[in-house]
Amino acid sequence: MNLGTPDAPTPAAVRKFLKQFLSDQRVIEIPRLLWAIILNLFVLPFRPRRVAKAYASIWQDGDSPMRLILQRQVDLLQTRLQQRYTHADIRVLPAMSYGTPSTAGALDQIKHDGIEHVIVLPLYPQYSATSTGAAIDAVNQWTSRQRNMLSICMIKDYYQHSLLIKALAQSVRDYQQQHGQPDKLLMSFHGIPQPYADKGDPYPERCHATARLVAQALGLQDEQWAISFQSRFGKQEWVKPYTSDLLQQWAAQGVQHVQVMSPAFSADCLETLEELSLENQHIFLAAGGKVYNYIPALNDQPLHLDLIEALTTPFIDGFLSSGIVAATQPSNLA
Ligand SMILES: C=CC1=C(C)c2cc3[nH]c(cc4nc(cc5[nH]c(cc1n2)c(C)c5CCC(=O)O)C(CCC(=O)O)=C4C)c(C)c3C=C
Ligand SMILES: [Fe+2]
Ligand SMILES: [Fe+2]
Repeated sequence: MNLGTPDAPTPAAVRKFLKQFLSDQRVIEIPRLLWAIILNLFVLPFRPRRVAKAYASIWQDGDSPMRLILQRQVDLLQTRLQQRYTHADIRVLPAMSYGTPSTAGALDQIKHDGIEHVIVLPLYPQYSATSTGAAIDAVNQWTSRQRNMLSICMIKDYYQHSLLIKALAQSVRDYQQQHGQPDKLLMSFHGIPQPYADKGDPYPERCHATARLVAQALGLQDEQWAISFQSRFGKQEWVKPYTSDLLQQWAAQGVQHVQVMSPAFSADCLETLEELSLENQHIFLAAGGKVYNYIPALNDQPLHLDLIEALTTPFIDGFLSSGIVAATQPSNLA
């Protein structure tokens, strides 16, 4: 599962997506009636036009990068699992918390196909109630409407998994082989509002843990890297430091070459391809920086698929070895 994305880079499609996304109380905690007024009077009439332009600038092959990448991740995992489990029929399906392919649609399909045992993997390395929590809610909402439920196993997150750290560190090494060493490496994570963290959302701590482990794996000194948070939305304070502020500060201090990566995203999307690659590049260069590089998300890289396979197969093995699921008989064993 991933977050979701509009069906088209048009104001109408973006409005429909934002309406669903921003109506989720996991994402926006303002009292419902007040937020309904703000959303319908001040957000939805204006934001979609601007955001649709941003989406249009990153749209690829007639689709949203996040949806294309999720489908490639699904296809590659499907191939790996087929090779690994010759005696069992394992299906991999994509689903989004908002928009299409929808979570309810995927679960309907699973049920229709007669599958009863499911593993849900939200593709967020660091749990947040606003992202992972919302994905799990979408599954539970579907379940609450079923008489004949499925047996569902949910993976909360994997922020310190050795294969995540290995894949992220290797993506930096590969990038630097081509583009050289920067003065500083910035690990920029999608932010959340500071009050959510104060109330117990563990996301910022988990981002710090991932970032420290990646820096360690790369053998970086403290002055060679930093963590920051991007994608602020609305007027309240978000988790700091803000990516845009830090880049400006660095440029003012004479930092010339930065490389930026985003270990919160398992697929490149609007927040990385537009905000992080373009908008923040502009901010850094306008403040006097010289070279700005964006290191792509793990997307469909083999080391990312190694991680995804390692996260899911112990649960598949568990279902199979417990006898809960009968393995399909191979024809030559009859
Ligand atoms: C209060 C608002 C938001 C919270 C909290 C939030 C948390 C959060 N989001 C992601 C991942 C993604 N968010 C994306 C887009 C996006 N996020 C918000 C707001 C909040 N996110 C908005 C309004 C938008 C839409 C774009 C815009 O209007 O600015 C995306 C990109 C989707 C795409 O189509 O490419 C991702 C991915 C995480 C991981 C997270 C909490 C940790
Ligand atoms: Fe977001
Ligand atoms: Fe953004």
